[in-house]
Amino acid sequence: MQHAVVFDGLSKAFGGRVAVDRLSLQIPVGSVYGVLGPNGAGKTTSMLMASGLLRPDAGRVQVLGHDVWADPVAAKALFGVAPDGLRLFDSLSAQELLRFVGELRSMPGPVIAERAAELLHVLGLADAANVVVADFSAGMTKKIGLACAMLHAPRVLILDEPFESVDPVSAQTMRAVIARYVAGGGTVVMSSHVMELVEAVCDHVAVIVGGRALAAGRTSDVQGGMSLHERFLQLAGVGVDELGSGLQWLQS
Ligand SMILES: Nc1ncnc2c1ncn2[C@@H]1O[C@H](COP(=O)(O)OP(=O)(O)OP(=O)(O)O)[C@@H](O)[C@H]1O
Repeated sequence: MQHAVVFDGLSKAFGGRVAVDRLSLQIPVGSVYGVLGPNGAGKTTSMLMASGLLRPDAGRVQVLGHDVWADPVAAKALFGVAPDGLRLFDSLSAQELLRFVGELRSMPGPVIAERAAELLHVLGLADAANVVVADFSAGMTKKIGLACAMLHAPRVLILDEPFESVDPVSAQTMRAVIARYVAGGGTVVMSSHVMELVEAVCDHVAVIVGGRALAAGRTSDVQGGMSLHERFLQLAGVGVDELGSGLQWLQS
């Protein structure tokens, strides 16, 4: 099986504290691969390393056979990335931002204009085309981030928390856009906390805890007959039991 993205022993520590610990994942071509994990598990750190935005301490990432750090120009032409929390050039309007991103990718002006109009339309941002991105809501910002990542029709999309702050109608639209993208041969790697969406959208998942993959593979195999939510709680080892007899002072 050909892999679209391979994480090979990726590691990263911040000030001696390990965030990602020898993480290896193999993401099949044409899959929608969900990366799950509790807060602080190392999802964002992994996505940043995979997309060439944060240098790993050890390990490699390959996108369609190109090493993201050793061969960045070839690798970066093949994927689009929508990082979580990194600022866009938000003093531009949505339309200007897409033009800027397209020009960075050396795309011809008419192609940028046509794709930008179509993406803004399908993502429900057409009315905001001339609004400065700094004035966007959190959900609108997620959507313009997705549009920027898709504009050059990459073969792989790396999306960090694409559904965070996105309303259910917009989430449905984004799901349809992602499904269309995958039907056309694309591959998606995304982190998410929204278990129902991951279960509905992702054919493969990895559950990361403490920077290590505790389970990875086809979603149904990882689930092992449980809901993804139950399986996630089991692997992440978190539960209301941890409250014990604490927080007594909250009782009125
Ligand atoms: N720039 C940084 N400097 C220091 N520590 C960092 C930095 N970035 C991440 N960390 C630490 O690395 C660990 C993993 O963080 P990361 O953001 O990758 O987790 P996450 O799984 O994306 O969490 P969340 O679901 O809360 O977004 C955490 O302990 C975090 O505090």
